Amino acid sequence: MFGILRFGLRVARKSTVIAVAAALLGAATAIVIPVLTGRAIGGALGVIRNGLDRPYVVVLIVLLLALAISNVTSVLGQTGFELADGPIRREVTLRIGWALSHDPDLTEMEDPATAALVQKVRSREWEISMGYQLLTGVATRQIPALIGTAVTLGIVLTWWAPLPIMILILINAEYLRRVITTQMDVWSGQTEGQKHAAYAFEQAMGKAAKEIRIFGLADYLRRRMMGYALEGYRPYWARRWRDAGLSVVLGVAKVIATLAVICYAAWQAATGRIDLTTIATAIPLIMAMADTDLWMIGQLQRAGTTYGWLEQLAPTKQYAQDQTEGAAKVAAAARTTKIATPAELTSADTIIRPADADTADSIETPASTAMVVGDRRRPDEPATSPPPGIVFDEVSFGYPGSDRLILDGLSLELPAGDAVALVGVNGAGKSTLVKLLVAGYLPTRGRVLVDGVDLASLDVDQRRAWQRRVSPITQEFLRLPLPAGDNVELGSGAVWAGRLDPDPVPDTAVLDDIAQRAGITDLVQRLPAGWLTSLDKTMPGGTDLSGGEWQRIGLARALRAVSSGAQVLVLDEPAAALDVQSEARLVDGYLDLARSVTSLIISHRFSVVRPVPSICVLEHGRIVEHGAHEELMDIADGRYRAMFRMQASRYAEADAEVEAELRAAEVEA
Ligand SMILES: Nc1ncnc2c1ncn2[C@@H]1O[C@H](COP(=O)(O)OP(=O)(O)OP(=O)(O)O)[C@@H](O)[C@H]1O
Repeated sequence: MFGILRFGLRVARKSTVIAVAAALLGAATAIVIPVLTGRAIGGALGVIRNGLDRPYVVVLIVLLLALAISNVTSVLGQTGFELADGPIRREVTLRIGWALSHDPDLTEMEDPATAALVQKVRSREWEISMGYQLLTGVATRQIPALIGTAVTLGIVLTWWAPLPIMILILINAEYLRRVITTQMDVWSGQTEGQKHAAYAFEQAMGKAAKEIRIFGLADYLRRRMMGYALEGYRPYWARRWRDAGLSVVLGVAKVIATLAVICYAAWQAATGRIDLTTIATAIPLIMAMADTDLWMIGQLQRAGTTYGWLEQLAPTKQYAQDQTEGAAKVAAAARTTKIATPAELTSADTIIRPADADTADSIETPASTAMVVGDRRRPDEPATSPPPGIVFDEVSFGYPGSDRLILDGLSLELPAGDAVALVGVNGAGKSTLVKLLVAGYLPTRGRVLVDGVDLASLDVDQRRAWQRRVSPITQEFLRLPLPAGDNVELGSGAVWAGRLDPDPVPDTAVLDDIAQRAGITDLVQRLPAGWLTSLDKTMPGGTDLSGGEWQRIGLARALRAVSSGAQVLVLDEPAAALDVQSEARLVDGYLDLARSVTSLIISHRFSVVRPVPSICVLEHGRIVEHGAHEELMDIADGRYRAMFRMQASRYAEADAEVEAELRAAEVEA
């Protein structure tokens, strides 16, 4: 709980101070008001008999002031919370985002424990903001007020008078804490049934929605969702019935305790043991206590737990340090490079265009002056250096939590500035090799060397810098629900139009050049608002693309990355969704592009890999063959030859069938 308070003080110090101060002042008025009310009532008889005197007027004025302050503190507390709520929510979201993206290593991301932690925090992140509100607004006011009221009642009436009500308040608080914990789990979709129901909903409404309707599965999924939802809520309803019964019992017990204390006070007054002022003070104190309900304890506890998870996922210290260092780096980069800040990146003349490539050498960046190992450049050295040579040296790798080696003593060289193609059957480990190349994983044994430097020797920042030098188009390429321009420009590490501040429409010169080279000029021209068209059908004026069109946008993004400095191009199954014409253009364009970068192309389509001068075959975790197409075809019992022939024979058979049909048609005619 105090973690949330510290968090609030860090993120929204002024608002938190205002909210807490207002709550404490409000708590003080909650004690002062019954005391002054007692005085006012007790002194009323004297005023009737002797007229108004100065002390009585002071009591009345202070009472009125206390009432006014009580109201003002409520408004102030609410204002403090409203002001803090935005920064708190934003910070929670940013911290989750940071936790998911700051580490260049993929190991933790794929760790089931981390995945479960992320899921837990995301499903309950709203509780942190709610917990902050309850802590600064409700608990900080009610708990001191309750303690103060109880102590005052003990002093005014008798020491044990507050005890029966206090005990019942505490029992009720503990009971509500348990109820809230279990009920909120159900509300926030934590039961198995609800997870299944949510999954069924996602299937019916999400990416596969069209397919589901075409296959007539919508009704099945609707019934499945209803069934699971009912099953998910059943324990909640059952609990509510049970809890409702217990709530009545505890409520009645509190009423009886309150009445008992009031009767005791009345009896004391009736027998002349206490005067009018005392009873008039005691009754409002008793009523104030009876009116107090510490229902918020359970929610505060839950919020504290959720905050603890967030802290585990994204520790404050590490996060704050990373933010400070990140900001310093951006500022340093802004001082020394033309291509530094996101704001500047949106301006076309500050982006290194292909035509600027010659002058790019003269651009000084902080990294280029620093990271040199001997006479070799380090992998994290920026764009201005020549493309690197990459060597997989006896690399073995198995995924965390599995004994199976996907790569087993693999050796492979991607010579600097050359293109290499990789083929292999499904599951051979081609995509895994890419993950090692970008240092998303480190080898279990062996080394991945970039210009002779082991990727395992890089620190986190250097690994990030290396990843920025690689432009990968993976099988699950990005389909960003952003303007088409951003989908391409993000290859340069910058956003184009999707900035938060209202920009004038950016210059399209760089993008048009990329579009022409990527062969997507027609595609962009067909979009209703050109580069500004949102590639998301749910947005106003938005549209969706076909699988192949998305893939071509992805390839343009890779091209953009290369034009802005990436020197390693990795295309993993780039032609899977392309038509024949686009595939041919890809192959030509790739070979052209591959002259300026180190590249690796992975494809099951032999028409794509065939023109690449160096082709490697991956099998059983190793490279079993390599050479040019003709060389590999000369190996009598070679794997490449066998796979190539199998694929080619399908086309040959199809060709023969078509020819036979044409002949038959001619004969008939
Ligand atoms: N994150 C992961 N955790 C555990 N095993 C994985 C993971 N990703 C992939 N694998 C396993 O590693 C093996 C190699 O997968 P990989 O994706 O590298 O194959 P691939 O050669 O790219 O296959 P394809 O041609 O089908 O794309 C597969 O058997 C797969 O099940």
